[in-house]
Amino acid sequence: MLNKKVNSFQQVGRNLIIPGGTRIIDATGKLVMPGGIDPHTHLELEMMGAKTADDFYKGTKAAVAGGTTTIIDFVLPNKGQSLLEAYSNWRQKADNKVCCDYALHVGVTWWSPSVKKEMEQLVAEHGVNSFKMFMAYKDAWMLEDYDLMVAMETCAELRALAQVHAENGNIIARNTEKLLEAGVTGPEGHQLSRDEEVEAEAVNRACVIANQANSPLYIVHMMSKSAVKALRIARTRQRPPVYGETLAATVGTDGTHYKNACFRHAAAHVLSPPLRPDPSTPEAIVQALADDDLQLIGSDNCTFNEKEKELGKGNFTKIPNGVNGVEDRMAILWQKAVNTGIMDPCRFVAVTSTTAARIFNLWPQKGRIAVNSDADVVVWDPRLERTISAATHHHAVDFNIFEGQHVVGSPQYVIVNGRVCLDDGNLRVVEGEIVNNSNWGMGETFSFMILVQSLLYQVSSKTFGTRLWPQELRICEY
Ligand SMILES: C[C@@H](CNC(N)=O)C(=O)O
Ligand SMILES: [Zn+2]
Ligand SMILES: [Zn+2]
Ligand SMILES: [Zn+2]
Repeated sequence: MLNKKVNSFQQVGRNLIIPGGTRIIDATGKLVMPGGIDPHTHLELEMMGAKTADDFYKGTKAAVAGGTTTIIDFVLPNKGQSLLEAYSNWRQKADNKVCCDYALHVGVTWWSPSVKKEMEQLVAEHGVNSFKMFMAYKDAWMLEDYDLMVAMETCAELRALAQVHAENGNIIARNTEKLLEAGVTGPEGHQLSRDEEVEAEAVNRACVIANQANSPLYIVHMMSKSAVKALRIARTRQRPPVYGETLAATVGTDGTHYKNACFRHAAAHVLSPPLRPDPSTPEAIVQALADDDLQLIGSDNCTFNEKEKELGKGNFTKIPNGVNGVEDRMAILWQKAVNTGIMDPCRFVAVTSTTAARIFNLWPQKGRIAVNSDADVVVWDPRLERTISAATHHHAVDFNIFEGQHVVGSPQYVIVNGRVCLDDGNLRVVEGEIVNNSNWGMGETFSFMILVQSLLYQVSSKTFGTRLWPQELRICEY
């Protein structure tokens, strides 16, 4: 399901007939990539008594600023709530605010025959093709193994993809009781209640249940070396594929921040599963992404301002879970993976765009630059330097977990559905506007060319040829 009006490529290549009014974008020495796809966001989410700071406008504005042109958000029904009702609530929140394309996963946070019926309707009538089950958040969203298996079987029947939040919610509950009894109430208690093996155990269990249910599986926000090890073993032994997603936070920072004396700082890093204190984790996760031991990277953008995070002062279980990432996801990965030589630009495009398109049935409309695909393009400047800061980011949230990090490599132009939304670093988005920017008028044919090295790489809404590009320009596909 996508909320979109489309401008697609019809001609891509050299020596094309150039219509009048064509604008040239000089991309010499840059990389032209398919627009980023972030498969994991939570905009305008209410959880743990708080509402996220980033709504569907500010969140998608930040996404576009960072090179992401499609997000996939999560409908999260309360236990007992109709999935269809929750779905329409999310549509109402998003449809008139987004400034890029979006799709929706739906959470299965409780089970009954009516849930199964509504899953069928969501697939058949709304194009939903992925459902997330939680193995943590006991009493809030967690399913026990029996219901988890039935939900996975239903996904398999519907040919939808089962996703899991893999942590052992019962161990977390018992550890939390003991930590609070022992007087551990600060943000460090969050990580202490659920260390790596509590995640890895659930990864393994989820893979076994999916295999028994004969269902493909997608494990969201994998945060540790132990979890990656469990996934790697499962991927060798079972037929329905298992995919592993990690986050910008996981490669861009770590769990040492939970010990920071400043509550705001420490609590800002609280998400589940937590960031790991093992300082070798970020690089190991980058390596896993490069080696296809992990398949793609999202942000899990779920941002809370200081006031909301302070709900957890004196009791870490009350700290709303979530961090930022939708704006900095691509630049952080480029810095940690490509600039270090661990990952090449083609794999970068796969893990930030193309793989998500293929897994979530957006391909070939998205995740590639080709005739009839959506005109979602990033002109990436590998030499563009900036320092990340809450003072300059486009989020609504008052903290950035990558604060002060210097990155080399960022988008210079971002084209969303054929519209130049980041224009040589100037963000030109309008709340609720996806295409047909007033600058061009409704339905007006317009074109711009991306001059790439010696090649005119013409991009327009209406006239593209077959694609051809010089060797040195590496537009990478899956
Ligand atoms: C609800 C959401 C909160 N974010 C987080 N990972 O802590 C999630 O679990 O994905
Ligand atoms: Zn989760
Ligand atoms: Zn501070
Ligand atoms: Zn999430």
